[in-house]
Amino acid sequence: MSFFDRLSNHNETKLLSLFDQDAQRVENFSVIEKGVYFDFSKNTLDADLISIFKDLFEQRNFEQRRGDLFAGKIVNPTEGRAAEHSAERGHGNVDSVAMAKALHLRMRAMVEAVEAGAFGEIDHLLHIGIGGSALGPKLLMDALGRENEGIDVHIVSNIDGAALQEIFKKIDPAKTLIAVASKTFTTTETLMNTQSALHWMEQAGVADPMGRIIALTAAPDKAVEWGVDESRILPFSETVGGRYSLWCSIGFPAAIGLGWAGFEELLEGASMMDRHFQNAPLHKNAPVLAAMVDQYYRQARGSGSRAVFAYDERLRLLPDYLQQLEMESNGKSVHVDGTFVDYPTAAVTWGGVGTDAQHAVFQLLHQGSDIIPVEFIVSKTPGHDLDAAHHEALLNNCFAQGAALMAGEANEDNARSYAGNRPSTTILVDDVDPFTLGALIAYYEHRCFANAVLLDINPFDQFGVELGKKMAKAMGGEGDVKFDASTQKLMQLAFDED
Ligand SMILES: O=P(O)(O)OC[C@H]1O[C@](O)(CO)[C@@H](O)[C@@H]1O
Repeated sequence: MSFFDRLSNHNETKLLSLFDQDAQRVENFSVIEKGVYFDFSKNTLDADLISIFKDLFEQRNFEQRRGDLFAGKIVNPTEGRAAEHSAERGHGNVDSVAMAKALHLRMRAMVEAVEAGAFGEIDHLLHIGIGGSALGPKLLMDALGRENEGIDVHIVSNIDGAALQEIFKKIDPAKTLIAVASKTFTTTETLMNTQSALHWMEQAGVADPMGRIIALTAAPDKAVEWGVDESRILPFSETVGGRYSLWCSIGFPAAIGLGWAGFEELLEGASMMDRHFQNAPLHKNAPVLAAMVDQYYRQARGSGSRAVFAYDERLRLLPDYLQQLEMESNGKSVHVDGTFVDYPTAAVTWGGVGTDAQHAVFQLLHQGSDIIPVEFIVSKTPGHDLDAAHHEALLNNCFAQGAALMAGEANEDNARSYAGNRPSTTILVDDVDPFTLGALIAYYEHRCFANAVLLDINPFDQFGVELGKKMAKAMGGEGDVKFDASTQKLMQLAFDED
């Protein structure tokens, strides 16, 4: 019987009844690894579904594919590349791990040089990058860099000049270092913002603004062409994908902001998760179980989105980060062999921060017509030293939401009744520290990979972003594209003087 036949023959039991049927359900459907506890028990997983998904993993050659990923083999066939983010954490092909270590040493030397005053007195690091070259550093700094008393880090991505101008108002050009983060060193937004930042420094009378640039890139030759001195380039391997790149030199602002020791702890946390993903049996493997939940709700229940709520201000940028990771990785419509897929692929990832989101979007989660699997992330330790009542209330709210989504509540008045049986996963971490955040991010990366294996798609390319770039260039005069009437009218209204 095919996977889909088995899935449609599967009798879904109500979530609460699953707990009645199995006194060990919580233990059976949870995973704990060094300060990170994953509770999958409030999802419709049972022994039968686990066995259906295990068979699909086997049919998709999961073990071979996971082995290829860690061995640095080509797992991104459309671009003929390996995907070696794990090598940055010490797991992978021996040569790639050695190369990653050597490049980390180079990065560390640069961090120490900045700290030792090699660039004069530096108070600010202006990091310019977009997508994977910004979202990871932003998340890390927002989560972990709040107490940072050294160099302050500002990250700018948008080509809308308002973003850069806002930062210019806050920082002193004479005490600023610019990190230009771009894997390809061709991205329009990043290069235009860098030009404007150089211009801003020149106008302020800073001597040799170009000498204040550090390039973080997998295309060092392009950075040199652009005028960056080779000694100020921190390269990384082309086999590290943009959205998987915070572990290499793209993480430079975090290494500056948190110090080298903090950056290494981040890598250690991810390394712990790499080991877990490689070694834990499938029914106790957190990224694998999460992918089973994702695909159960996507394929069997038609859930078009999944929602992530960080019940912790420090993780408020996690949904933004995950949107790129998950949607750019698995928002595809072709199989690994190039033929079209005839089932839904990645759901939309969205989310926010609790408790705010409860007062804004949770209505739909509780009573809307769609089943949206929810993920809660919460920390045992607060990120502040105000009265403990704040943290107690935060945790109570988080746990209450998961319980309410599942239990529901009947009422004679339909408008006031909650159907319940709505799934959620809760991740409880000991604290939001570099080790734990490293482990969490690596968990999401491997979950993406496990989903891609189940879907039989390539998670490591992103051709879907290219057409829009080409058309924007054509509008700017580089290229010949005939635009539709609606677009022409918009251009005319926006650009014509009268
Ligand atoms: O690091 P780069 O090469 O500037 O690319 C930035 C981002 O742009 C994308 O290529 C999408 O346009 C992402 O995959 C990438 O993270």
